[in-house]
Amino acid sequence: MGKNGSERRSYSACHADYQLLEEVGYGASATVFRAIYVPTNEIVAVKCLDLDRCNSNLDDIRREAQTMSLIDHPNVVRAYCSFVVDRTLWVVMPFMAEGSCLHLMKTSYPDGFEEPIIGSILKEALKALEYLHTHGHIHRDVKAGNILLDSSGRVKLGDFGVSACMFDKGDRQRSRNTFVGTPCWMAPEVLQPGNGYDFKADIWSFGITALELAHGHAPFSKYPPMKVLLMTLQNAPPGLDYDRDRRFSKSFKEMVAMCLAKDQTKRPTAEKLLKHSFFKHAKPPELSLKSILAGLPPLWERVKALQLKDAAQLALKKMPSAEQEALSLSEYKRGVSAWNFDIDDLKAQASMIQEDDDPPEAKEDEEIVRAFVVDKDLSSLKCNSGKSICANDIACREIEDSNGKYLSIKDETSETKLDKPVSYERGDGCENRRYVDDFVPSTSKQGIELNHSKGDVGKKQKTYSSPCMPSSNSSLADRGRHVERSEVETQPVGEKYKRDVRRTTNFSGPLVLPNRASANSLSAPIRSSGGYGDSSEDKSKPNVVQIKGRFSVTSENVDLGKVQDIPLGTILRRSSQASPLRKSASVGDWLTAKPVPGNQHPKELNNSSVPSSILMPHLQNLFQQTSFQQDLIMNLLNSLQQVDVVDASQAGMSSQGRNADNDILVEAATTERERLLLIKIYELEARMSSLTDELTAARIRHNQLEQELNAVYCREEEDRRNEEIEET
Ligand SMILES: Nc1ncnc2c1ncn2[C@@H]1O[C@H](COP(=O)(O)OP(=O)(O)OP(=O)(O)O)[C@@H](O)[C@H]1O
Repeated sequence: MGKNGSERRSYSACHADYQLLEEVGYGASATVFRAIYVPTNEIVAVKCLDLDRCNSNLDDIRREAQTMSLIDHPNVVRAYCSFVVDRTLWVVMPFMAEGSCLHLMKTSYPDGFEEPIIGSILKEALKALEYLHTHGHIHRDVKAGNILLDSSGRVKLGDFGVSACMFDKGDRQRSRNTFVGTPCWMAPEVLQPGNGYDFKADIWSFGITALELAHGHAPFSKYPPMKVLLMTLQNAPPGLDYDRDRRFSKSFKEMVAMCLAKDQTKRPTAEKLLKHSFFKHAKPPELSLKSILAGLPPLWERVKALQLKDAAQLALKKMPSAEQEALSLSEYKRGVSAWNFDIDDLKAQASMIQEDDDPPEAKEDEEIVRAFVVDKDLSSLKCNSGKSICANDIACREIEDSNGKYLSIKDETSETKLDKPVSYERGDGCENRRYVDDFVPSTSKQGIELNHSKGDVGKKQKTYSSPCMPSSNSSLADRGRHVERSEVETQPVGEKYKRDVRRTTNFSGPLVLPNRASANSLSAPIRSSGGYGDSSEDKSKPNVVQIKGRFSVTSENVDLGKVQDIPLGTILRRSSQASPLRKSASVGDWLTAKPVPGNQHPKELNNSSVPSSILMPHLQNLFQQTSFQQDLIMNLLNSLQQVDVVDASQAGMSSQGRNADNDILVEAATTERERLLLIKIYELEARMSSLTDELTAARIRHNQLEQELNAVYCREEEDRRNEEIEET
C-alpha cells in the first residue's frame, strides 16, 4: 500500500506485457497511449519518450526512475514503472480517461471553465504542488495540459517523474540552439540572469494556469516565443481584468495576482495559498466536474478529432508562411511546450502580430474551422477495426471509418468530398459545443481524403507543408519531420513510437526549413561553417548549455578559429550595427554575461573556505543561465538582422528574379549572420580582455600606491622614532 492508501501493485518492465491501444496524447517530448497491462488486464497509460532527444545516460535515468516511483500522492500521476525499449523510454502510469484540462477546453470549453470548476481543479493541483515542494521537488511544467482528469473527475498533476527528471539532466531540445520550456507559463526569474529560481517558479506557472483555465488559453499565447519571453520580463504581470473578467470573484482575482507577483519572494508557498479564501469553498472535483465530463466521447476520439482539426487548419493555409502561422497558433493553443528559436519560424510567427494591437482573441482557428464541412462523423472513427495493436504487432494502423474506408491527409492532388458535419451528442442530450467545429475544409485542395482502397495505405506519404519542403534535398530525418500525420497513423504503432516519438508530437512542417540537413539542425544560427551544415555534421553532439530543469538551451560550438581572421575594424563597425539589442535593459545586461575563462574574480575562485561541492553547482547554474541569455541575444540579433536583409531584398527586386536571388540572399544572410555572431562573440571577448587589462593595470597601480604609502609611513615612523630619541 502507498502512503495515501493506494495499492502499490508491481508492474513488469517487459514491453511485451503492454498492449498499446490508441494514442491519447502527444506533447513536446512524448506520445501517450492507452494500453492494456496484459498480466492483469488493467488499463494503463504508456508514455513513450524518445531517448535520442535527451542527454542523460541510462543509469541516471534508471536511478531517477527509482526515486520517482516513490512519489505517492493522490494528486500526482505516479510512474508505476519505466523501462527502455530500443531508444525509447516507456513510462507506465495510471490511465487518466478524461485527458488533460487543455484537451477538455479545446474540445468543449474554448472560452474556459466557470469559476467553481476552476476552483475545484486548481485546489487539487495545488495540493500536488504542496506535496512536491515539501518533498524538495519543483514540477517545472505546470499548465492545463498537465492537469489530468480521470473518469470519476479526480484531478492529478501529470508529467512529473521520470520524464521530468530525465529532462532535468538532459534537455528537451529537438535541435541545437533550441530553447526548450513553456514560455507562456515561465516565471520571470527563470528567464532572468543571475538569481536562479526555486519552487516559486511553479507558483507563477500555477497562476498562469489559473488564467488559462479561466480564458481557455494562457496569456500571451498568441505571441511568438521571443515576444512572450520579453513580455514576461518587461510587462506588468498578467491577471484577471476587473472589467473584462467580471464573471470572476474578487478572491479568484486576488489569488491569481498573488501567484503572479514578479518578485518570487512575494509569491505565497503552495501551503499558504491553499489557505486562501478562494480555495476554502472549492468542492471536491468528483462532484463539481461531473457535469462537464458527462457524455463526452472517448478520449482517443477527442484526440483524433483535435489532430484532424489541426491538420485541416494546416491544409487551409497554402503559403509556407501561412502554414507557419497556423501551426504556431495551434501549437501554442495546444500547449505544446517545445519550440525553437528558428529565425524564420519566429519571423513567420511575428508576421501575424501587430505590435500595438490588442492580443487577438483565441478564436481565430475556431473561425477558420467553422467554414469546414466533413464527410465522416469523426465519432465513428476507430483504430484498425477496433483491434488493439501490440508493440510487436506489425499490422498496419489505419484510421478507418465504419465502411472500411480510411481517412488520410492528402496533399494538393485530392478532391475533397466532405459534406456532413461532425457533432457529438452529450449524454444529457445537449450537443457538444465544440465537436461541430472539428471539420475539414471543403474548399481546400489539401484536406482529408476518403480513400476507398486499403491497398494505398502507406503509399501516400505526403507532407503537410509541401510548399516549403525541398523534398529532394532534405535528409530522411528532415522528411520524417514533415511527413503528414496520416502517414504516421498508417505506420505500425510499434514502429511509430520506437522510431520517432517526437514526430507525432510535432507535425509542424513550418518549424522546419528547407536546406536543413536534419531535424537536429532546425535552428542553428550559431554555426561555425557556412550555411546549414550537412547531416553528418548535424549528428555531432551539440554543446549542451543547460538551465536546470526543463528550461534548457543548447548551443553549438563556435569555431573561434574563424574569428581570428576578422579584422578588428570590422568588429567595431559591426558592433555598432548590433546595438539595437542594447535597447532592452534586461537583454543589454546579458550581453556582458559571457564568462571568459581566466577572467573569473580571483577572490571568489580562491576562496578556499567555501567547499567546491557547494560552489560548483552555483557556478554551473550561473554559467548555464549566462549561456542561455547569450543564445537568446544572438537569436534576437539574428532575427533583427535577417529581417533587415530580407526587407532590403524585397524592396529592390523584381518578382521574376526574386526566387533565385532570394536563395542567394538567404545564403548570404546566413553566412553574414554567422559572421556577425562570431564578431559579436569576439567583441565581447575583446571587451572582457581589455577590461582584464585595465583591471591588471589598476591592480599594479594599486600595489605601487600601497608601496609608496608604506614608504611614507615608514619614513614617518622613522622620523617619529628619531624625534623621540632626540627628546630623550
Ligand atoms: N496518464 C495519462 N492518461 C491519459 N492521458 C495522458 C496521460 N499522461 C499524459 N496524457 C496526455 O498526453 C498529453 C501529453 O503528455 P505529456 O504532457 O506528459 O507529454 P509531454 O511530451 O511531456 O508534453 P509537454 O512537454 O508538452 O508537457 C497530455 O497533455 C495528456 O493529454
